[in-house]
Amino acid sequence: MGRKFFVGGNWKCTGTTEEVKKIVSTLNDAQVPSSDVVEVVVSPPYVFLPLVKSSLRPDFHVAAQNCWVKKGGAFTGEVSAEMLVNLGIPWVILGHSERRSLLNESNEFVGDKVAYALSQGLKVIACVGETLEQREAGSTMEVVAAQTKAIAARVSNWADVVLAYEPVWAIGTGKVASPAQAQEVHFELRKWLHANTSPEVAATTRIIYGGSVNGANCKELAAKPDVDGFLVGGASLKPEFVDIIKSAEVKKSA
Ligand SMILES: O=C[C@H](O)COP(=O)(O)O
Repeated sequence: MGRKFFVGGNWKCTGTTEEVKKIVSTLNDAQVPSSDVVEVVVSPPYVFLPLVKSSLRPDFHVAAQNCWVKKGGAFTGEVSAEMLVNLGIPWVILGHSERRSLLNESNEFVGDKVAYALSQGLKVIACVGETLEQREAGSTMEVVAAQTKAIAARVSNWADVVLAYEPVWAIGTGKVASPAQAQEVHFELRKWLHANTSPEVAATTRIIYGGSVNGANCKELAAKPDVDGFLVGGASLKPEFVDIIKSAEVKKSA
């Protein structure tokens, strides 16, 4: 079964109402491959979710950048999975390295969040990735396998999960992983899924790459067999995000 190309735009903690409206307008006007070919999901900060949800073209979808680990209640400052569902937000990004490193989210905590979000009917973009030190120490696969294991242990329906490989050293640095580096880790992750979940899950789960993807490097990355799309940060705020969406065509002609 084919894996539909997936392009996520993570706007992180940036933007004003006017800037958000401008990005939405650019996306709404863009000529891109049909939703049979590419699934596009943009992830604005929480406060802009209703605006983006109500103004974005219907063939693009919206994700939150995080959600609370369990049912909402007395958790000041948090946003629950139920609230996202109530707003009609279908996706959530969990386990982003910025949250893992800056907010000390452990593998287990991320796994618990994934479990709760899925139980409420959200679809999850689950992020894994190694630091530069870990890569240089030769422990990339050990690290991403441990992160994936904590997630996989809590996933019942893999159809609702996209796995994002985001090497920390490539995020926001302009230092993109080479297509060969990305393919190597994606291939190993798929092998891990094959051995630890099922051959079907390994064959059908989208594994997307994130880390300094832009309009100029996306096609070469997209051409790799185990790269099923992207999670884009900085470039998702710019018109070149449309070129990244169009890189889905590389798969179609492969
Ligand atoms: O979630 C997106 C990643 O953190 C990549 O960010 P970047 O494209 O700005 O490197």
